[in-house]
Amino acid sequence: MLVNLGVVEVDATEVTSGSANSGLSWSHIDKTQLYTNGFIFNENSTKVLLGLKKRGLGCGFYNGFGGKVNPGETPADAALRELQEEAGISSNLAHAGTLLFTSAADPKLHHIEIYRGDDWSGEITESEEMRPEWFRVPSYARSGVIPTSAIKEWSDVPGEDGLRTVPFGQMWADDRFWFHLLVAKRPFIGRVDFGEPLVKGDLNSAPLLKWWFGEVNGKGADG
Ligand SMILES: CNc1ncnc2c1ncn2[C@@H]1O[C@H](COP(=O)(O)OP(=O)(O)OP(=O)(O)O)[C@@H](O)[C@H]1O
Repeated sequence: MLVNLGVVEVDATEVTSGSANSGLSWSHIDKTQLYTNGFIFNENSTKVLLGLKKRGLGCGFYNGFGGKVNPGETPADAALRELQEEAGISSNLAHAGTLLFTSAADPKLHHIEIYRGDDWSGEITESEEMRPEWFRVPSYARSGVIPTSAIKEWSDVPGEDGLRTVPFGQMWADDRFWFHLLVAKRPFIGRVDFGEPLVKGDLNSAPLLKWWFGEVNGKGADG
């Protein structure tokens, strides 16, 4: 099946989720900014390292470690650099997926190459931009799109292992559509269009207007 994401056409082997508002068309794009986002897991993917973003885009959200790709850098280089800068560690990162998003507040296309690592070296360290924390990957994050009920019932209290579960209610609204694919190492691509922020100037308050995520053949942009 061929899926048109407004900027690229994707040959999807399986549609794991569909458009929320099929009547809307994708918003117009005139510029693109390339980003990376890197997630570190433990050996069995039962734990994931996230960071609380302390400034800039997505401030107050938990996320992987990443940022803009500099001129002359490959996304893979940038992913390693950002992981070092923001969490103080290195890892054997592998490409995991591609996320395209736009927002009415900032109409350029944010093109994010997503990586995952199953190991790390160095000491996990808080930076000016991110406060790292290990979270437990709940069983529902292995089986499919994260249910809204799980987000509502999320508890701030750490379990017996001393960890809190992944806080999807404090992450970008689209993360719940693709996180299970990241956990399962199933390559994916998707697009999300956010609307006008409910709080003026605060991108984090923007509603999710239209989205699509699917698995892809092959290994994605770097593969
Ligand atoms: C909409 N859904 C989303 N879901 C998951 N992650 C998202 C995201 N939207 C943006 N992101 C990530 O947010 C970071 C911003 O990076 P950002 O701070 O702007 O870049 P950089 O570190 O270069 O900043 P400075 O220019 O140094 O301030 C970067 O990791 C990027 O991948």
